This record gives sequence, C-alpha cells and structure tokens, in this order.
Amino acid sequence: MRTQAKSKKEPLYVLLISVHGLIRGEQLELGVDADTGGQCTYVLDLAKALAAHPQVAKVDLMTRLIDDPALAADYAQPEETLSQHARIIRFPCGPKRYMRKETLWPYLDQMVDRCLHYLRQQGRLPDVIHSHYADAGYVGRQLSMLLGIPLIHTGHSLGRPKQARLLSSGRKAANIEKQFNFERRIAEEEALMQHASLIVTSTRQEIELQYGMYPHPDPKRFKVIPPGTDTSRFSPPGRQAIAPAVEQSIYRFLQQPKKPMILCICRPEIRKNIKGLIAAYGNNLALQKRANLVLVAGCRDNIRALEKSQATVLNELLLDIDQYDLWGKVAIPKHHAQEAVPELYRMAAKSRGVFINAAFTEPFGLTLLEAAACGLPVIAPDDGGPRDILANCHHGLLVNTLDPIAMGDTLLAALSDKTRWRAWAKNGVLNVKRHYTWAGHVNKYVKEISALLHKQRKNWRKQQIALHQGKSPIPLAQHAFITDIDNTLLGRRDGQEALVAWLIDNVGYTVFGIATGRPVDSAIHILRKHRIPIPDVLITSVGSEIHYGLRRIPDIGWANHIRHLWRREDIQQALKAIPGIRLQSADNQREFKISYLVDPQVMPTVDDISQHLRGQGLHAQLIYSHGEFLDVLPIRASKGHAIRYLSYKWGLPLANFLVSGDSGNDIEMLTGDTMAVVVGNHSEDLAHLKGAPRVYFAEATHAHGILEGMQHYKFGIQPTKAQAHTHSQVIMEGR
Ligand SMILES: O=c1ccn([C@@H]2O[C@H](COP(=O)(O)OP(=O)(O)O[C@H]3O[C@H](CO)[C@@H](O)[C@H](O)[C@H]3O)[C@@H](O)[C@H]2O)c(=O)[nH]1
Ligand SMILES: O=P(O)(O)OC[C@H]1O[C@](O)(CO)[C@@H](O)[C@@H]1O
Repeated sequence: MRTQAKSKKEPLYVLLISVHGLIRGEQLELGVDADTGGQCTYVLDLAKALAAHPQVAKVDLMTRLIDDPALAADYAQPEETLSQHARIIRFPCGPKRYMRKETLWPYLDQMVDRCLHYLRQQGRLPDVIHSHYADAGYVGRQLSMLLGIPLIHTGHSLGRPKQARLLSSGRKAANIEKQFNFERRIAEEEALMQHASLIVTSTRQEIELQYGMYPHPDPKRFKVIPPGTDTSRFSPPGRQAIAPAVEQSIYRFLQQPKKPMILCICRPEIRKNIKGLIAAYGNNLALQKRANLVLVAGCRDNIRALEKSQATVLNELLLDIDQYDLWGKVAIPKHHAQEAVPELYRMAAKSRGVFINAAFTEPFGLTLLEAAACGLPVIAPDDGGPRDILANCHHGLLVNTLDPIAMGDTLLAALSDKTRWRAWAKNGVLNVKRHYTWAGHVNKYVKEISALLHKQRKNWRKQQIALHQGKSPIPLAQHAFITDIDNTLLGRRDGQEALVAWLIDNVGYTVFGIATGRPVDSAIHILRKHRIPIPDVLITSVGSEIHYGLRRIPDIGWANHIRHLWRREDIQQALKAIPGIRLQSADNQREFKISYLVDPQVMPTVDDISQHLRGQGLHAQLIYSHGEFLDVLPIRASKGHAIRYLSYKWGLPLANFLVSGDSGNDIEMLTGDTMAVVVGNHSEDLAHLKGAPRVYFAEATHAHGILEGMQHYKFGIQPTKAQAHTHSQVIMEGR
C-alpha cells in the first residue's frame, strides 16, 4: 500500500481524544465525580457536530475503555456508533476499573500503541488529531509526532492556575502534588504549548490569564472558538408540563415547593463554591422567604463511599444546611438522569427563578448556556467565561462569588424585578442561538483546520521532504526493512546505489530503518555522507534509542519501557571500581548508554563486572565488542528488543521484517521470526547461525548481500529500470 499526498478536496478525518471521565453516546453521567463535567459533554457534542459538517468524512472520539462492575457495560464497548460519520472508540489504559484522571499518567502509552494498531486496521490516517485536557494531550502529542499529523489542543482547565489556587488556599505543596500530580500535568501542558499547531480556547481571558501563566505562549497558535449548547435538548418551558418524576425529585425536599427556584448544577468540587452559595442563602432571610435553593451536585448513593474530595464537599454541604437550619428550603436530589437536566432548568424558569454558578473561577461555564437556552436568567462569577457569555447573551448579572453577602443580595435583586427578569429570559433564548451553536463552532473550526492543512502542504512542498510527504508511512506499510549500517548497508558504493534504488521503488510499501551502535547524530551524518535517504526509523546507540524520520522524533514509549530498573548515576559510580575500563568521550554517552574504552589485558570478565553490579542491587546489560568497547545499557535495551517493540507498537508482524547485519551485536535481531540476512562479509561471531531457521547467509557482501537476501525472501517490489532514474532526486530531497 502506498501513502498518497492528500488532495485538497478530500473530506476530513478528525481524531478527537478525551481520556478521562465517563463518555458514552447516550445518557452521559455528569457530575458523578470531579472528572465528569463540562469536558465530557463538550467532546461528545463536538464529535456529533463535526460529523454533520459537509467537509468532514469521519470523526473518531477516542477515550479510555473502562470495564468496571460498578459501572454500565457501555464503557467497556470497544466501539460505539454516534452517527453515520462519528463513533466512540475505546482503548484500554492501565487497570480495567474506573480511575481518577491524576492516576492515569503511567498508562497513557498503552493508548498510543493501541491507537496505532487501530489506524492500521482503518487503512487511513487522520488529517488532524485534537486532544482535550493534558492527559489526552500526552497521547495526542505522541501520535502527532509519530505520525506526522498536526495536533490541535483544548485544555479545558490548566494545571498552573489550579495549583496556584490551591496553594493560596493554604494547602501544602507536597500534599497537593501527591493528590493532583501537577508536575507531570504542567510539564505536559508546556510541551503541548510548544508542539500543538492550534490551541482552541473558549474565551480570550483563558489565553491571557491561564495560558499566560506558562512560559512563552505564542499568540499566533491560539484561536478563541466558544462551544455551543444543544438547543434541541435545552429549550424554554413552553406550555408542556414538567415531567412529574423530576418535579417530585425536588418537591420532596421542600415545604413550599411552588416558590421560585434558585438552581445550581455543578460537580461537587471545592472550586464550584457550594459552601459560599449556602452561606449566601443562609445569611439572607429575605432570600429564603422569596425562593428555594435547589442544589444538583452530581449523583450519590452513599457519601461515605465517594472519593475523598467530593465526600468533603458534600459533608460540608449537609453540615452547613444544618447550621443555617435550611431544612425544607433546600433540595439536594441524590440522583438525576441526563434527560432530567433540561427539565430542571425549565422547572426553574417556570417558577420565575434563577440559575447560579457560584464558582470562584470559571474558564467557560456550559451551564450558563444551558440556562440561557431554557429561558432561565443567571447569576455568575465575574470571571473569564461568564463575562463573555453574559456580554453576548445579556441574560443576568455578574457577581463577586468570593463575597457571600453580595451573592445573596444579587440573587434577591434578580428575583425581585419582574420586568428585568422577563427581558433576561427572552435575551437568553435568542442570543444563545446567535452566539453559541455547535454548528457555528464547527464552521469556524473547519475553516481553521483547512487553513492549517493548506499551510502545511505548502511547507512540505517547500521542504520537499524525502521519501514521503510529512505523514509517517509506518502505520500503513506492510513490511519493514531494518539494517545495520557499518559493514552491512555501507562498505561498497555500487551496492549502496542499487539498494537506494530498491528503497525508492518500495516507498510506502516498506518501512526503511537502521539499527546501529552509533548515536543518532552520527548515524544521520554517515548516511547523508553516503547519500542514503533518511530512514523512517532509526534504532541507535545499540538499541537504547528509537527515533523517527527526518525530524528525529524520539519514541518516548520506548524510553519509558527501557527506563525500568535503570539507575544511570549509581551504575556509573559502581563501575569506577572496575580496572581496565575508562569512559569514552561525552558525545558517546547517552541517557540510556554508558560507554567505556577497554584495556582487555586488565579488564575483568564481563561476567565478573555483571556480578559486581548485581551485588550492589544494580541492573544493566553489558555489551563487549571488537575487543575494545564496553557498552552498559538498561536490561530492556537492545537492537533485537527494539525491533520487537516496533513490531508490537505499529502492529506489523515480526515475520514481515527483513533485517540484515554482519556482526555479534546483530545476533538478537537476526534470530526469531524475522527474515534475517547475514551479509557475505560477516564476522566470525555469526557463523554459528548457519542453518538456523529464517537466517539467510548471502554470498555477496555489504548492500549486494542484502539485495541477494531480499531476492531469496522475495521481499518487496523489485526495482525496474524506468524507476531507477528518480534515485538522485530522492537523495537530494533527503539531505
Ligand atoms: O450534577 C451535575 C453536574 C453537572 N452536570 C452537567 O455538566 C456540565 C458542567 O459543565 P460546566 O458548567 O462547563 O463546568 P465544568 O464541569 O467545570 O467544565 C469544565 O469544562 C467546560 C468545557 O470546557 C468549561 O465550560 C468549564 O468552565 C470547565 O470548568 C453541564 O453540562 C451540566 O449540565 C450535570 O449534568 N449534572
Ligand atoms: O480540576 P482540573 O483538574 O483542572 O479539571 C477540571 C475538570 O473539569 C472537567 O472539564 C469536567 O469535565 C474535566 O474534564 C476536567 O478534568
């Protein structure tokens, strides 16, 4: 299969990623915990609206597969259809059970790998990847780098402002780090700001005040595209009666249920300031007389069984209701179904009540749009999202939510002026349709993406990137050819040229890779010198690093994999005691490789050195070569392991790999399921492989030997004379 440059008109394939929380097509469970709120509904609405756009052919919303007896089986379905062009795809990520987002970081690489396999099955790569929140940002950034596809990112909520808020509330840095894993999150957010081609925000203030807390935000990468709300669900009350079950779920708490409702819908989270709201209501007797307070703060069976931070919010809530003696005036329903949510807004509108968002800060605030669409005026924090929304919708008032007395007074004033109330209700319904529809969002979004892709295509043309255009060929290629460099690929000029012609003929069909002891810079330098196109995959420093293509994108998954038990500093320290070895120059030292020069007369045996390290509780592999070098590597790092990892990661069977080598450090990659070729000029340490299954010993030497092996295995599309003339052109492009 050959990778093609995309024609301008071809409709788009968008891959959305939102890892945490609970996402399904119907009956979203929102407010269940701190991770199930606005973002879940945002990504689902976005997926559906995008798929309805005429320029979009396909939308996949990738999320975590959760197989938890405490939850509906829906979250364990690998695929769910949302509409003709949109679906949810779910991949495992760590343990099967539900986990809060801060604990998912160690497992995210699994999603990257599963997605690569999935794309292979699809036979098509997305045009853009769009990640939501920092965890999905990590997955999206890896995929974007590995595949050469632009990344769009939406933060929804950022680590630095949250960390600053928690610190200023008096919490200890070490405790909040333990609970929220800020270091990892903020590092990823910084990386995303460098890597993403486009960052979509809901407001301008989000760019200035939130992203502004990070180093060097590049204003050109940001685009404000506010979300929409689903007006087919959220609509004004009209004449229809409210569903009796919904009414009942509220009335059962209230002494005078027909009074106006002050409605608050939010996740039970400290930032949402439910405590301040109770104080506002509890301290204002006139307000209590005028209206009931209805708090919809997620669903609960047993507060004691909830996660600690939510349990604290709800416990405080109950204690505060008791302290102000608000029994009979406050409703706090235990459960609500998703179809009940619009009904709750309508019920509040019918009662001539108001909606309140009492949060200390609110990046955007989807509930304010939902209320507007249902004809319910709002009181909201004088902060980013609400400021923009109220400036557009004119459906209520802003208030200082840090001041409970001001909040109480503002609520009372809003409920008392009937003419103003009617104007707000009308404004909300009209203006939300004018400013906040998903169709409007998606129109702007598709224009931005199209401009981005257009610019990128132009760049590719300018750079004339080697064998293919920008996107990686690996996910769709059927075969891989991986070779050692020195004395295998290189060594005879005529052989090299014939091999380059073969590579050109096999573009898109075969992945081209090298596996070498050289560090990556040195490998690229020598390949350029010999006019060999830059490989799709570079396994370097004896398998301790993997990079991709011209841009040398590192495979972070591999680094994470081999980091296991690797204590570089301690190993280097322990080896100081070994006679007959001295460190090679700094440019030969890598994060996962310590290299020594050896005096064979003095150095103890490799087994003795291994034992010395083991005695100190250290784990490493020692590779002794050519009687003069000693490389110390993590136990999982080697050329052979790297090839097996690539096979697994990219979903390409090991049997479809042709590998070639000449010496001892190639043994591991030459044995096993691969199609192995040992070149004619091989060293003695490979002789014992003669007769081993799937190991071909070529007569010819160097690159000629590789080509002989390819013929033996009938590997690849064989070169034709007509195609061979493109050779010099590609070499130039590869430089
Ligand atoms: O018990 C509940 C609580 C919430 N919701 C729904 O959950 C959503 C909450 O969204 P939002 O008010 O925007 O708040 P967050 O959950 O905090 O969402 C985050 O992400 C949103 C989308 O980017 C931003 O609008 C917010 O500012 C940001 O804090 C709304 O659809 C609510 O109707 C429920 O259905 N039941
Ligand atoms: O408190 P945090 O970690 O900043 O996150 C806020 C959360 O709000 C949500 O958007 C609610 O859906 C989450 O997805 C997001 O994780």
